[in-house]
This record gives sequence, structure tokens and C-alpha cells, in this order.
Amino acid sequence: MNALAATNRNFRLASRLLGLDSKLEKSLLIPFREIKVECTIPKDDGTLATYVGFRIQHDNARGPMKGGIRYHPEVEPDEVNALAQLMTWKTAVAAIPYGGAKGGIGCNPRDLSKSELERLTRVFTQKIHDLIGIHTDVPAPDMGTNAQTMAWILDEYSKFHGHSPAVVTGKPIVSGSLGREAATGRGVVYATEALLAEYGKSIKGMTFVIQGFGNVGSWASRLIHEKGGKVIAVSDITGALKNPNGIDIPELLKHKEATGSLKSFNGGDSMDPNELLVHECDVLIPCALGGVLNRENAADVKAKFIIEAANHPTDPEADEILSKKGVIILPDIYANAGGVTVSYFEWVQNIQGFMWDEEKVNQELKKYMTKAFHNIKNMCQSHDCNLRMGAFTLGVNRVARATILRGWEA
Ligand SMILES: NC(=O)C1=CN([C@@H]2O[C@H](COP(=O)(O)OP(=O)(O)OC[C@H]3O[C@@H](n4cnc5c(N)ncnc54)[C@H](OP(=O)(O)O)[C@@H]3O)[C@@H](O)[C@H]2O)C=CC1
Ligand SMILES: O=C(O)CCC(=O)C(=O)O
Repeated sequence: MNALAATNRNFRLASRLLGLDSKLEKSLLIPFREIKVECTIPKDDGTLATYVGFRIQHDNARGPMKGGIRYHPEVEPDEVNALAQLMTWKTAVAAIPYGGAKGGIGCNPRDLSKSELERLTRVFTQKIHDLIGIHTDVPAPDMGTNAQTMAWILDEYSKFHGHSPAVVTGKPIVSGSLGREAATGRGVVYATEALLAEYGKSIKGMTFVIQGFGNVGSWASRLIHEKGGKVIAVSDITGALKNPNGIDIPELLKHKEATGSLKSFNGGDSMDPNELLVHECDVLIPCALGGVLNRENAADVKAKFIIEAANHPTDPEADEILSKKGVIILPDIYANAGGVTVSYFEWVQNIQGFMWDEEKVNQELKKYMTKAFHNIKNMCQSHDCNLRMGAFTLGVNRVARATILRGWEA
């Protein structure tokens, strides 16, 4: 099932549990606005290259639309649409005053030089600058983008609208927030702790398998390692690595920084990346692409807990198979909400012109993640449902209530 069909399905199941009116359901499902732009840039060799950029603004009933910008060869409208919708429910689950959006450019950032990436980002910003803004739509990093990308967007946007640091989050520290770079991984760890506590367990001594070693995967690995968890397998696009005694994550981080990949790290054995997701472990954390858990591999998953740090890593068919096996899944719209939560703190700091220290950022993040977990659990009890539906009913209900309060009448 493609990402949009899967996301719509989860939304409809939640809407039914909540008993939403069908007209309201339709209105919540259809995006507020879909933007598609042509981005042509001169390459370093003087030739021209054209890329397609998207920004899909899903809903703004609870506040300005919010969500990342992805640079990846597989970026296409249905996927961006699904990711934008997930942002709407995610910001509502996290109880931060935003709606949802997502954007992206179909390109392989590994094949572009830094100056080509800068030109592409600036052209994309020129095409969408009048449709984003501090109180309308606030982008942030996602796969293939980072703080530098956000700094270019801020600079280009500011040429049209004056200096506007709050127009993007996930910026470098000069106008960004302390703690934002680590926030998604840190939020994943707080979410994991909240879940494990329900089962009388903690991170210390448990075994973890982590797919993806970019922003989210590397921070999650580092923090789990610091808390005494044993990361026994990790992967990036170049391959996968295992060590049953636990990988030395600080050493692996140095290796990845120096070489750009996990390859040839001598603190573990290489493994088939397809084996990684079905490797024996206590906790599996996908931190890369969507749809990686599907009917092909779900029956073979051996983890007892899955923490969805990536967006929509679990296809609905896999969801069903895993649930029958008794695997506990912490859904993306909660598990990876730490990033957008600290993006909210960054936006607040930019608007106030006042910078928080990192301790305050992390304390507030923990408060938001812990509260959201208990709110999800309450929804699970009221609707007799699993954690995914607990999170969806929580998010959808908050957005539906805001929509009704703003004047919706069937
Ligand atoms: N950044 C954020 O704040 C947030 C991100 N997310 C989600 O988390 C996920 C990861 O995002 P982020 O860490 O920012 O992205 P990055 O681009 O920083 O990292 C992505 C990682 O995935 C790896 N990867 C790509 N393709 C594959 C593959 N086929 N098999 C294994 N690994 C692969 C990359 O490998 P390599 O290192 O070799 O390139 C990289 O390590 C995405 O689903 C994103 O939507 C969710 C919430 C917030
Ligand atoms: O920080 C943000 O605004 C959005 C992060 C994001 O894209 C996501 O949570 O998927």
C-alpha cells in the first residue's frame, strides 16, 4: 500500500472510532494547498538541470503549518501528501500550536555539490517564499537536508521579506535552538523510556537494532549507548554492521564523520541490510525510509518493541502481522515528535528574541513527550485500541475540535 493510502486508512479508522461526521472527515483529509514547482539550476559544469519541488500544506486549524523538507530521489506527491498529513496529527499529539505540512525536492543530494545544493535550495525558496511564513507555514529539516539548508532558506526568504529567523527551524545555532539537532533522536529515547516503563523495563541492558545512521539514527544510537543500551546492529545506505556484544557507538560516530559511511568500521561484522530488520533484538528502531516493514518481512521480525523514528516505516499489512505476533509498536506521529517539538521551542525563541539554555530545551522536551505518551494511553483505554490508534484518535480529535470551534457546521 502506498504511503498516502496507508495514512488515509489510519486516519479513517481513527475517524470512525471518534464517530466524526463524514463531511468533516472529507474536509480534514483533503490538503489545504498543494504546491509543485520547477527548479532549474546551473550545475558546476555549466549545464542546466531541472528538479521538481513540492510543498504540501495539509491543515492549519490549530496553527501555522509545520514540517520538514526532504531531498531524496523518491520524493513524489503522494508520499509528500502522506507526510504532510502525518505532521497535522503529530503536532496535535504533541500538543504544540501548529498544523501540518511537508515538502521536498526529487533529487539525490549525494550527487550534488555543496554549491549546487545551495543554488537548488535558493531557487526552491524563490518559488515558494510567498506561500510560507512565520504565521503560515514554517519548514524544517528532514531526510537529505540539514541546518545549512535551513540557513540558505532563511537567507533567501529574508531577501523578500526582511530578516525572519522564525520562518524556518532546525537552523544553525546562530539563530537556531540549542538541542534541535539532537531533538528527534532524544525524543525517540524519551518515548522509548516511557513505553518500556509500562512493562517494568528500561533501556539499560536491552538490545537495539537501528536502521539509518543520519540525524535521527545517530543521535538515537548515541543516547541509547549513553544510557547503557546495547546497540547490536546499525545500517546506513552503504550497508549494515553487527556486533552481538554491542557496537562502540562513539567510535562509530567518529568513523562515519571521517569516512562518510559505516563501511570498513572494524568494531563489528558487516551484514546483509535486509537481515537487519529481522535481526534478533529487544527493540527495533527504523530511522530511515518509509514502508520498510511490510508483508515481505513482518512475519520474520524478532523484536519485541518497534519504535517508529522514521515516518510511516510500517505498512498497514505489516502492522496487522506484527500486532498478531504481539509486537508493541510506538507510532511515528508520537515517537519522532521530539524534532517538531523542539522546532516549536526554536520558533518561540526566535519570536521572543530570547535564547534558552540546552538544559531547559531538554527538560521541556521530556515534559511534552511524557505527557503525550500518557494522553495516548488514555485514548487507548477509552477506545480499546492499540498505540497507533491511540495516537491517531488523540491527534485527529484535537484537530477536529479546533476545526469545529473555528466555525465548521455540517
Ligand atoms: N530530522 C528530523 O528532525 C526528523 C526526521 N524524521 C524522520 O526520520 C527519518 C530519518 O531522517 P533523518 O535522520 O533526518 O535523515 P538523514 O538524511 O539525516 O539520514 C537518513 C539516514 O538513512 C540512511 N538511509 C537512506 N536510505 C537507506 C536505506 N535504503 N537503508 C538504510 N539506511 C538508509 C542514510 O544513509 P547515509 O548516511 O549513508 O546517507 C542516513 O543514515 C526520516 O523518515 C524522517 O522523515 C522524523 C522526524 C523529524
Ligand atoms: O521540525 C519540524 O518542523 C518538522 C520535522 C519533521 O519533518 C517531522 O517530524 O517529520
